[in-house]
This record gives sequence, structure tokens and C-alpha cells, in this order.
Amino acid sequence: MKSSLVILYHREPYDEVVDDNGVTRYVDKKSPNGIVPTLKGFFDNVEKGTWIAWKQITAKQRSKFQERVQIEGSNYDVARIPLSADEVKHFYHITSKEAFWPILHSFPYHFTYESSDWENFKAINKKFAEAACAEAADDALIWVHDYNLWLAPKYIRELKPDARIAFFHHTPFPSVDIFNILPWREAIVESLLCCDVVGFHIPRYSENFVNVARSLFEVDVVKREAIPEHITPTGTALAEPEMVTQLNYKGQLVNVDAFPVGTNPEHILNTLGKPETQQRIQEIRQELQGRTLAIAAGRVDYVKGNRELLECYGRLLERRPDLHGKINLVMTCVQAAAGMRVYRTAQQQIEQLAGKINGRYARLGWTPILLFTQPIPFTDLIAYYKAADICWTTPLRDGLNLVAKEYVVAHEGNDGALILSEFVGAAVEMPEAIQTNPYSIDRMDQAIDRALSLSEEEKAERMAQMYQTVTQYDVKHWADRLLDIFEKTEHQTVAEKKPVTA
Ligand SMILES: Nc1ncnc2c1ncn2[C@@H]1O[C@H](COP(=O)(O)OP(=O)(O)O)[C@@H](O)[C@H]1O
Ligand SMILES: O=P(O)(O)OC[C@@H](CO)O[C@H]1O[C@H](CO)[C@@H](O)[C@H](O)[C@H]1O
Repeated sequence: MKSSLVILYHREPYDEVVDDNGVTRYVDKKSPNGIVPTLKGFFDNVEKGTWIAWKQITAKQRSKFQERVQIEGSNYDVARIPLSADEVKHFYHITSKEAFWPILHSFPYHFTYESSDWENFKAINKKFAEAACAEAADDALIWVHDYNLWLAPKYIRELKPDARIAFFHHTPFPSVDIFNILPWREAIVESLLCCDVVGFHIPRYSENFVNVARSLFEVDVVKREAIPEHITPTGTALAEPEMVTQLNYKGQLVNVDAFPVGTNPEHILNTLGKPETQQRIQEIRQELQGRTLAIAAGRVDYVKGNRELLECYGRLLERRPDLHGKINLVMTCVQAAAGMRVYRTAQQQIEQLAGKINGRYARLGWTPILLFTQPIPFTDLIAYYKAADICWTTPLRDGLNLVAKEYVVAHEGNDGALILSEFVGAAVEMPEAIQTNPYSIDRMDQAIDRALSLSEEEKAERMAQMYQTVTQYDVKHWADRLLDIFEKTEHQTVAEKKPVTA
């Protein structure tokens, strides 16, 4: 049976565990990734779905490679594209992370071009497109995710001219001056212009995409609209007052959408309610003995601003000796997968800084920083969120940042304080956060001082408003809204133009 929804995301939606009897089991992913939990729920709405991902195998494993994995208790399969270690290294660790990632996050000085393997990137994208077309029913929605699969839409369009193709961009999309540094810019943008819908988290990113497309090709703006109701139009770094929602490129109508991915409040609150989570919260509070707890959760990545956060924490302890023995910072900073050389410096800086601060201020019974570099179980993470008086989330750049939303849900609108970088997508949804500019030492210092001095009433007021936002605009809302747009979207040329009303 062909699939009515085919999702292409480069990662598999599970971790593989081989038990004592040599049987492979597919379990929830351990390591941080905001996309996988978001996408898995989409298949609930279809009769049959397929998730296309890659799987690294050795030459010896190829003869017995299991191309398809049935996900128990679900209505979708995972169709896996076998890749060698070398193909993965050049596709993800190098070309994706050393060329595309720094440009997407506006770090042009981290950009390296010479080590990239564009031919390998094209070949893998073509394999994803071929697999998608083999799985898709004629009226299927083929939904491509994130920058790793930028070229898939064009290959799909060549194979299935009338396919309904959507793309969602999970990372930031940078300004035209930055994006156009990419030597492959025309091929990337021309592929995205083959889509019927191109989606981004926030209007700033979609406006940047439109500017890039118009800088490279003859693209007409067909429609411009007001931005989604709950998004801040002005007054913060990533604000945009209005947005283009439809383009015409060579007679193809391209719908442009900007709506932030939501988190899953039901899953978070269910986890929070579990006895083992409650038990863990009590243990953490017992260990704290009344000390203030700040949590910083995420990955080792220069865009996440871990170094700048630790430096700010060091300055806080320097200027506030009264806090010695009274505050703890828990930093869960999951180290990058093996083979990812681009994050090695970031990892060393974090470990060196944490050690330096602890070495300077720690005393028997008090260690200022607790650093985890391994993934922690979701129940533990939710327990730390709940026990934390402050969630300190100040990336230099981040597509959205689901950690901030998860913390707000875990506090159920009652208490807590969120320090949030202006340069994450979620900042335009949560103006009530203590927003700060992580590029400024003074602004970062002011933000932590403010979080420590806020009254309980003001904390509750701010968190209640953010709780309202993140529970209303959750991942189900995001899914329903997008599926509604997709339902109204056929592959349209200008002659057949029927406006898509969101
Ligand atoms: N130490 C950790 N161990 C396991 N999961 C983590 C850890 N820190 C963060 N996470 C999870 O990883 C995801 C991070 O998503 P997000 O904040 O959007 O950033 P990104 O997708 O760039 O990693 C969140 O869903 C969060 O629950
Ligand atoms: O495979 P990666 O490390 O390139 O994926 C990064 C990606 C998934 O973790 O993160 C982006 O998507 C998240 C969900 O939309 C978003 O919250 C995050 O800010 C992005 O970095």
C-alpha cells in the first residue's frame, strides 16, 4: 500500500538497542533533537505513512541490510537508505555541519568550503527523493525536513511533476548577505522554489528566504499578509511586522509559511506526574538544601552560547560573594556525536571554563557548576526543569529552542523564571521572558541579576502568560494548522491559481 504522507528527515526516529538475545529493539531517541519527537505524531492523522532516513552500514552488513523497519503499534514504516561511514561523514559531519550550519546560524567565520563534498550531498539527496517517490501515493503529501535535504524537492519534482511537496526549515534562515556566501546558493534555492509550501519557524526567517530568492531569480511576490496573531511584530531582535505568503516562480505558485513548532505539553505534564519524576524532584530539592538552582539544557555547539553563559555565571560569583554556597548551575551540554570535529573547540572551552569556575569558588559541600555532557533521561530532565528556579537559555542563534517551551510547561504557569536570548525563534512568541542579548556582557549580567531579584508575583505573572502561549500553540496546533494548509494545497501553476487560505 502506498503512503499518503511521506516524511523525509535525515535521522531515524528511534535508537536501535540489541538485547542479550541479539534482537534489535527500536526505542525513543536518547540524544537531544527537537525535530524527531515533533514529527512522529504526524502519522496519527494518516492511514499509512513512511519516514525516509539514512542508516550507516558497513560493506559486510549490506547483504543482510533491513531496508524497512515497521514501527510497532504505529501506522508508519521507516524506509532506510544505506550509507557508508564515509558517505555519512561527508554528508552530515562535514558538509552539513561545517559548511551549511555556520551560514544558517550567521557564523560566516566558522564556514569552511574546501572540505565539503557537494557531489556526495547531491547523490544522497537524490536517493532520498527516489525513495520518497517509490513510497508516495499519487495524491500523497511529500514533506521534506531541514537543510540536510535541501535538494530533495527538485529531484522529487523531476520524478513526480504533480506531487504535493512541502518543506519545513527547522534552523534559522539567515539574511541574504550571509546566505549568498554559499557557493551552491542557486541550486539550493531553486530546489526550495519547486515546493508547493516552504515553512519556517518565524517571519524573520521566511522574509530572509524571500529576499534571497529575489536576489538570485526572477520571483514575483503574489501575496503579503499580517503575521500570526501570537507573534511579536516589533521590539525584539527577530521581530517582523508582516510577511510574504505566496510567490510565483516560472509559473509555479510557492506558498511561504511561518509558524513556530510547538512542544508537547501533554507528554511533559504526563512525565511530570509520574511517581519516578516526583521522586527525582524531591531528591534534587533535598540535595539543593534550599539553594537556588539554574538550569541550562542543550547541546555542545558554538551557536548555543554555553561559553558566554558560563563566563556570565563566573562574573556573577565574582560580584556576588553573598551567593557563594547559595546557588547551583546545572548545565546539561550533550557532547556532539563522534566524528563531529567542528564542536571539539566548543566542548574543550565548556569543560575548561566549568573546571576553572569550580576550582575558583567550590568548597566542601558546594560546587557551583554541575556539568553533564551525556544525554539524560527525559524524566530526569523534566525533574531538573521543575526543580529549577531559573531556566537559562541564551543561544547566540537558535532556530526555535524547544527547551525554553518545555521549561515553561513544566512550571505550569505558577513559578520559575526564563532567561531567553533574543536570537532564538521562540523569543518572538514569549516577550514575557527575561530577554537578553547574549552578545553583550552587560545585558547578560543584567538578565541574571533580574532573574535573581524578580518578585514571586512577577515571576508567576510572566510564567502564566507564557504557559498560556506554549500550551495553546503546541505541537498539535502546529500539526493541525499545517495539515489544513496542505489539504488546501495542490501543485498549482499560475493558470490554476487558487489562493491558499491558512
Ligand atoms: N541533556 C539532555 N539529554 C537529553 N535530551 C536533552 C538534553 N538537553 C536537551 N534535550 C532535549 O533536546 C531537545 C533540544 O531541542 P531544541 O532546544 O529545539 O534544540 P536543538 O533541536 O537545536 O537541539 C529538547 O527537546 C530537549 O528536551
Ligand atoms: O541534526 P541536527 O543537529 O542538524 O538537528 C538540529 C535540529 C534538530 O535538533 O534543531 C533544529 O530543530 C529544532 C526543532 O525544530 C529547533 O528547535 C532547533 O532550534 C533547531 O536547531
